[in-house]
Amino acid sequence: MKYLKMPESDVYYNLALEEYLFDHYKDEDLLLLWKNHDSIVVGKYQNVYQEVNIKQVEESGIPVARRNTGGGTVFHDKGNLNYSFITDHDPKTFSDYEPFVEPVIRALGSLGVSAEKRNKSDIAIQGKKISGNAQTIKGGRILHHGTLLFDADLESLGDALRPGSGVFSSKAVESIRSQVTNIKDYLREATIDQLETCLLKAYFGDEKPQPLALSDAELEEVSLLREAKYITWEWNYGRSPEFSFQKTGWAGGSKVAVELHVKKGLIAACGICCDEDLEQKIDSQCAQRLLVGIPYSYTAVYEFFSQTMRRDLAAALTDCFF
Ligand SMILES: Nc1ncnc2c1ncn2[C@@H]1O[C@H](COP(=O)(O)OC(=O)CCCC[C@@H]2CCSS2)[C@@H](O)[C@H]1O
Repeated sequence: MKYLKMPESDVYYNLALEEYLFDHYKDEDLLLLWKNHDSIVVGKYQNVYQEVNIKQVEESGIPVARRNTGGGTVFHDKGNLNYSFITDHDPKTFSDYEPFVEPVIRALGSLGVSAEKRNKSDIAIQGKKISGNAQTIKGGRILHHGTLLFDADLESLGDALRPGSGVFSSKAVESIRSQVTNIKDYLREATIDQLETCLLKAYFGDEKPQPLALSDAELEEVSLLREAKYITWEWNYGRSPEFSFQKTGWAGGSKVAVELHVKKGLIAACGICCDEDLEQKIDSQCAQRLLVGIPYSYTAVYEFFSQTMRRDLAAALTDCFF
């Protein structure tokens, strides 16, 4: 049994490292502990557009990353500790979260915090969620990972998980939104480092945890995986299951109704309906045609409209698309 405190804070790198270890370390049980800079992590089968506030994440530059496990969307920052268990998978315990969640609850208990497992995959304190968990199984091995909200900035990151007001229709997995809280609020005094130490103790018991060291060649492979998969728009946005979107909004004093069909993150069909005044300024027939094929991104749609109209009108119209 070995452990690794992942040294980087880049969400794309850390997801690549986790996948690399899951795929290549077949004979060892591993515990990884890791934190990311502000970021949003969506589940493998989710529609990112349905889960995050696209305008906000594009404007603020918060990275959005798709992971390799199912489940919903969570936010990460330096106050959120992630753990990953990589071990053999016992087919009798398919989708059993208990053996992985139990040491985490014990670690919290050793700090004096009483937490409990809730539903299939959450850990909560007094009914408020502090941890979300997800799993994937491959070749007789299991990767189980989870979050721990220690002292995360719940408010500002929570905003990024509130999409605009349009109506989506898709087969994507939807997040189960919960009230969240920080573990720190239930402690008189403790740091996130102490929480890490308690987790190692709960998992390894009296056995001395052995640190895992990766070679330069392995680290190079991780960087390549980050570039080839985790950082790409095709993986993070383009993997969203196809969906339809409808929204009614206002631009230049006119009511606008937008209908979109999006496939692989690209606009595949577009309908814009507005009254005569606005129609003269935007030529909706032409816009509908030209928008097909462009990435469904706030920046791309805004740039499209701002080529032919005033910036404030372009911004208002773009708002009707998200
Ligand atoms: N960091 C964090 N921890 C716990 N709960 C969170 C967090 N961020 C948001 N939320 C709440 O969970 C729901 C989504 O819950 P839902 O149950 O839909 O999804 C999950 O929990 C997925 C957990 C994935 C864990 C991985 C481990 C390493 S990489 S990410 C969201 O709407 C918020 O209400």
